[in-house]
Amino acid sequence: MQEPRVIVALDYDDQAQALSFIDQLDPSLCKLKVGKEMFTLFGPEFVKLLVDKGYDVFLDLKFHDIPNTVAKACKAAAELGVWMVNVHASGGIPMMMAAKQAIASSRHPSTKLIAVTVLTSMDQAQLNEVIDDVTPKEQVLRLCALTSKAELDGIVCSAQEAVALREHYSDDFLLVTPGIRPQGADAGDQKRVMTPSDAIDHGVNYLVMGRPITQAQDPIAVLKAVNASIS
Ligand SMILES: O=C(O)c1cc(=O)[nH]c(=O)n1[C@@H]1O[C@H](COP(=O)(O)O)[C@@H](O)[C@H]1O
Repeated sequence: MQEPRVIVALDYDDQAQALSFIDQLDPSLCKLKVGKEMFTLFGPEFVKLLVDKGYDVFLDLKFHDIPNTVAKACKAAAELGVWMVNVHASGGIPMMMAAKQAIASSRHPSTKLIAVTVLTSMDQAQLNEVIDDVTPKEQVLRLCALTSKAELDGIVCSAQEAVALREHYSDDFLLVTPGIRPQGADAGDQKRVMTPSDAIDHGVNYLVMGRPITQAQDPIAVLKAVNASIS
């Protein structure tokens, strides 16, 4: 069976609601992402519960701090048995290298480490409030080059940058893309969006999808429809 390419962002504020969604799933349908909200509310025990249920878990805490702090945080995250963790690429090469080494020295060295480039909620205007005279694509390429130098497993970016990235990086360098919206779905706060099938056609490895699935009337039906559209 094909590995699931959809990572469902479990951004629930109620653990029982999250678990009732998960009870209708199995690990062949999707991977699961635990982000800042659920981790802050329910902690490592919730992450371990999902790992014990057999899911590949992406622990999305987007660490960004001095190298020593990020390294220790990444080691602690890896030791929860998660499939993937992330840091901000703008923390720089020494921070990313320290994180990579810390995971390698952990009890779960296979945990993948990726770096966030430019958040998918940022458009050109918002990015230029932070940094002058650069397009999202140029900034993603720049931060991706740092990530690649630090020999991480891949990046978080929008699917809109995937074609440009694939000119430089082979398919085993992971492109993980939030901001995925089925045709006609509400973009919410996401700015650089794309449909699931276009994202896969553009060379993305994994699609992160939250609200279009979790807030649908029938989340499982939406997930299965997305899987069918990219199979
Ligand atoms: O690292 C992430 O997962 C992330 C990076 C990024 O640039 N944009 C982004 O939306 N995310 C996360 O991806 C998920 C997207 O959720 P929806 O917008 O509801 O599909 C959220 O959990 C975000 O925290």
